[in-house]
Formats: sequence, structure tokens, C-alpha cells
Amino acid sequence: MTDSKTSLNKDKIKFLLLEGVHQSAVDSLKNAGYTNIEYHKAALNEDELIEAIKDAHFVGLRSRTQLTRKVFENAPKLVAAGCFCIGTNQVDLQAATEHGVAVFNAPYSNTRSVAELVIAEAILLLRGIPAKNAGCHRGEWQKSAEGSFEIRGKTLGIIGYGSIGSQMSVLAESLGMRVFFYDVINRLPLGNAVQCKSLNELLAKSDVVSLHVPETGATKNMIGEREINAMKKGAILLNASRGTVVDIDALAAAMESGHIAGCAIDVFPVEPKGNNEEFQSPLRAFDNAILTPHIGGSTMEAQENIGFEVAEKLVKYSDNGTTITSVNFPEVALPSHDKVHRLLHVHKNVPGVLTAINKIFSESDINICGQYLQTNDKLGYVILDVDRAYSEMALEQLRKVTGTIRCRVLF
Ligand SMILES: NC(=O)C1=CN([C@@H]2O[C@H](COP(=O)(O)OP(=O)(O)OC[C@H]3O[C@@H](n4cnc5c(N)ncnc54)[C@H](O)[C@@H]3O)[C@@H](O)[C@H]2O)C=CC1
Ligand SMILES: O=C(O)C(=O)COP(=O)(O)O
Repeated sequence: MTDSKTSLNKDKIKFLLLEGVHQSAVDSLKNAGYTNIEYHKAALNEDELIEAIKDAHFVGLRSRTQLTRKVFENAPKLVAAGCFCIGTNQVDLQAATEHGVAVFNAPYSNTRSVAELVIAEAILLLRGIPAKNAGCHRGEWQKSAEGSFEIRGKTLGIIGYGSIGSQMSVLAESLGMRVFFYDVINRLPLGNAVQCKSLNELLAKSDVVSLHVPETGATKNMIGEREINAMKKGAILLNASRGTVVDIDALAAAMESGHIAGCAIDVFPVEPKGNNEEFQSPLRAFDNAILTPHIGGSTMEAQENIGFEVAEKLVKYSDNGTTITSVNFPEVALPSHDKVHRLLHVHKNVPGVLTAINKIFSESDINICGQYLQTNDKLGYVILDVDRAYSEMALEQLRKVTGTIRCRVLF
């Protein structure tokens, strides 16, 4: 260990970046002094990931990499994971927490990109453009107004009125749509949007239904045969949330029968592992289905912003222990620690740990220059700034405290 701001020289701290995260992330890390970066353009499978992550302190991923419990068990040095995207369902958050690994994401950087895409898709589908476009490519000429509608005056039903859903709501109203939404929590309606009391109410009212919920146990197959039948005949379904949310076979059947007039699907229950693998889906058979390869958040603007945002969060955590916006750690914004050494103690949030920590300091000569504590339901996170001469001794003592998950020192 050397006398730098971190417990290791910065060039010894390894960042494993996967799935071609934007160059802005690499630049940000390098500008902050972190040069030990292993960069992969694609996702790694579990075995490859276990090999690459075994000496990594930080990992950066997007939606495809699965950070499973087994991966955490084989990543002894890992202190944080950065999801360069919104969703964190690809990370076993419970395992991350149990291993004391802080997880970060970029909760807003691609919000607008998704909202713009789904609005565009709604306009195209209401006009029957995907099928007309496919016809023209085959040499057909289908000039007709039959089945083509303006978006103005139509009813949009948004399921999940969070960042993306509410952004979509604003765009849709500006185009003259009437907006209803359904959410498990009461959300402030923007503009003239109205919250529905039930999913069924929303499905029965909407000409266009758009899904913006996270992947959870409760959203799995949230739209199946029953829900599709509850939609208006001739309605349109948009899904740019997660592939597990819609029962694709039920949707394919409704497309076949014409009950659903068109759909735009960006996410699938099973997605190809890479750009070289064939995409399989029963929806390929339908000209009136817009199928996109999980690119809702894939714009140059979003990817660049995400790169900066998540890299900055990882740098702050590495440099001084700040955990603001972490999805699993107690959130603490910390000042710099120029003249002292900083101890970061992550422990199970169970009775007795704080008493044990305070006992160590009350029974020793170690002078505490600053102390911060934050907890959530699973974890306690104690930060102690101490005189430089005592940090190694304090670290040794703290590691012995029952309930300790991880303890390290920033020099
Ligand atoms: N296709 C793509 O490339 C992208 C997809 N996404 C997906 O979009 C999802 C939504 O993103 P945000 O709007 O940023 O998330 P958010 O967390 O801001 O909003 C999600 C909303 O869904 C609601 N919700 C949760 N469970 C529900 C349920 N069972 N029924 C009804 N409502 C429920 C929540 O209360 C919340 O209001 C992400 O979790 C991610 O999976 C996000 C970005 C890009
Ligand atoms: O932000 C999200 O949740 C997404 O789904 C985008 O995923 P991606 O970074 O494009 O693999």
C-alpha cells in the first residue's frame, strides 16, 4: 500500500468494462487516474466472466451481462458494479449486497431516448407504416387510408409511470393524445394525464398501450392472453421495458387473429447473446410488428452521458467512498479526506455492530477525525476518518467485528 488517496495505487485498481460501454467512460476513468482498464466489446458468458472478474475491483456492464451469485462468489476483490443503463435486473442484488459490492446505474440518461422511440413507433403503427413499408420493399403498392389513423385524439395507456412513462406522457399530450396510466404507486399525473385504478381499466380504455415497468416477479407475464383480450380490438401494444413482461406467444396469437393491430417490441424473453447470433421470435412472421434489437436506450447522446455518469459514480466511490444513488448501498455523500485516512466499514445491519465499532475506538488511542453512518434494511455503512498513523491498526480491529462484510482503507 502506498500513501495515495486510495488503498492501492490507482494503476493497480482494475476496471473490467463489458458490452462496449461508451468511450466517455474510459476517458472519465483515465482522467481520474485509473488506467488499468480491461475493455470488452461484447458480454462475457458466466465462465469467461468469472475468469475476467477474479482480479477486478470494479466491473462495468449493460443489460446483457448476468452478474449472478456465482460470479460474486468468484470476485473476491470486487467493490462496486456499474450498470451503464437503467435496469439492474441483470444483477443479483441480494448477492451483491451480501458480498458488500455497491451497485450503481444511470437512472435517467437514456430515458428520453426510449420515450422518443416509443412515440415514433405509436405514430408509425397507427398509420400501418411497418406493413406498408414491408410491402413496398417486396414491390407491392398498397395506397389506401384503410386502417390508418392520426395519433391526435387517440388514447394512450402507460403502464409504469416512472421516468420513461412520465416522459412519454408529456410527449404524447403535446401530440394531442389523451393519456391514462397505471402504476402500483400513486404518481403525480403530468399535464392532463389520469391515473387508472386498475390495469383492466387502462387496457379497456387505450388505443395504444405502452409498457415501462421494471423486470420483477410481479411484472413477469404481466401482459398475457387475458390482458390482451381485455384490450380494445385493433389496439396497439408497445414494449420497450423487459422481455419477461409480455407473453410473446399470446401476443403472436393476437396478432394472427387481428385483435392486436400492430406492435413494437424492443425486448424479448430470450435475446441473442451477441450481434452474430440469429434472432428468433414468432413475431418475425408479422409485417405489422416493429421488432428492434433492444436499442431503446441506444442513442449516441444517451450512451455518452451514461458513460460519464456511471464512471463518475465509480470514481467517487473508489476515491472517497461516496455512494449517492447506489441501488443497494446506504447513500452517503462524503467530503474529501486530504489529511486523514478513511476507513470504510460495510456490515450487516444487525444490532451490536456499532457498539462493537465504538468500543474499539473508545478503548484505544485512535483519534476519530470524522464519522459518518448510514443504513438501509440490509446494510450498515460506517465511514471513519482517522489520523494516518492509526489507520492500519484500526483496519485490523474493524475487520474482526462480528457482522463485518467488507472493510477497507482509503489512504
Ligand atoms: N429498451 C431499453 O433499451 C430500455 C429499457 N428500460 C426498461 O424500462 C424500465 C423502466 O424504466 P424507468 O421508467 O426509468 O423506471 P422507473 O423506476 O422510473 O419507473 C418504473 C415504474 O414502474 C412502476 N411499477 C413497478 N412495478 C409495477 C407493477 N407491477 N405494475 C405497475 N407499475 C409498476 C414503478 O412504480 C415505477 O413508477 C427499466 O426498468 C428498464 O427495464 C430502460 C431503459 C432502456
Ligand atoms: O437501460 C436499460 O435498462 C436498458 O435496457 C438498456 O440496455 P443496454 O445498455 O442498451 O444494454
